[in-house]
Amino acid sequence: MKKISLVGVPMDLGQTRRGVDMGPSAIRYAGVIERLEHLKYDVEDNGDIIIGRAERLHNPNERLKNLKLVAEGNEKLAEKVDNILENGDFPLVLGGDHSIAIGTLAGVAKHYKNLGVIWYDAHGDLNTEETSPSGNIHGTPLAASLGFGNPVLTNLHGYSPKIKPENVVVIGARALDDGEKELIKEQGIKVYTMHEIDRLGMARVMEEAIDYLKEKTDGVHLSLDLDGLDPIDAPGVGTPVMGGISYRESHLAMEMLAESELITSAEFVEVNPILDERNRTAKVAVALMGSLFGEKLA
Ligand SMILES: NC(=[NH2+])NCCC[C@H](N)C(=O)O
Ligand SMILES: [Mn+2]
Ligand SMILES: [Mn+2]
Repeated sequence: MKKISLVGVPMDLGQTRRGVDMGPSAIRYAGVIERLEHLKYDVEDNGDIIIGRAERLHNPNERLKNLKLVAEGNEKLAEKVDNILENGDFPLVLGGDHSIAIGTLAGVAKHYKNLGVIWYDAHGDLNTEETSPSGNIHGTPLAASLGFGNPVLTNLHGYSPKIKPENVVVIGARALDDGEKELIKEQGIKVYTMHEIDRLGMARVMEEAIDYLKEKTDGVHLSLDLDGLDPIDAPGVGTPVMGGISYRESHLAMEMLAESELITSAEFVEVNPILDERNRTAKVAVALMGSLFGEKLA
């Protein structure tokens, strides 16, 4: 069995609500290592990537907030993830805000010809410097990885694009900006919004997503934003959106991914313990990791 190699990324500069930098600690405190070891995995904790501190958060003349520090942190993350795969281990990244997916994917995608991505999220994170309504980089990582946006982000780790639009599946979307909807149409990105999840059910959605990616990819990265879940089940997130995926549906999704044996790297992001209720969202993240790595109910 592969070794799982954990990396924490205490990044909160990709958005404006403080506290998400404590996500990795909250997830560790919720017992991630014990949970995975119980499943007989060898787990290595690499500690946290060092993220620079802004003297003054965000210069008002910059369209993308904290661009330099976000890019620097992501470059370090990309190198780390790259090394983990070089060693033949499974990278499991703990966020931190979703801007860190730029670094994770930069480190992962080098190792595959056709990396697939499952983007489990209330949002598309498909904004660019031009379309972003907020200037928050955590709303841009999927676009950046596809090669759209500021070159400092798209060229991270020395190459672009990291992934192809036909290898991406977005699951759980319910708050897409106009510019994101345009990019989805233009690039033909497969999106299961809450409408499709309600209509088809999670089992069918996951069957379709797995079949879609199985044919054409040689590895699949799971980028799971806890705000993909309903805020009732995962309240500790900075940009909650009502009407999300339930706790049970999320377990089913993870169990089906485990069965498919498709996932080759993963990240769990946007856990903000300051906004949480008794670390519940971190506990949900750890429970979902249990299912993703093969935990069975009986
Ligand atoms: N990873 C996230 N939680 N992203 C939220 C993005 C929200 C909004 N679409 C923006 O670009 O500002
Ligand atoms: Mn989100
Ligand atoms: Mn996100």
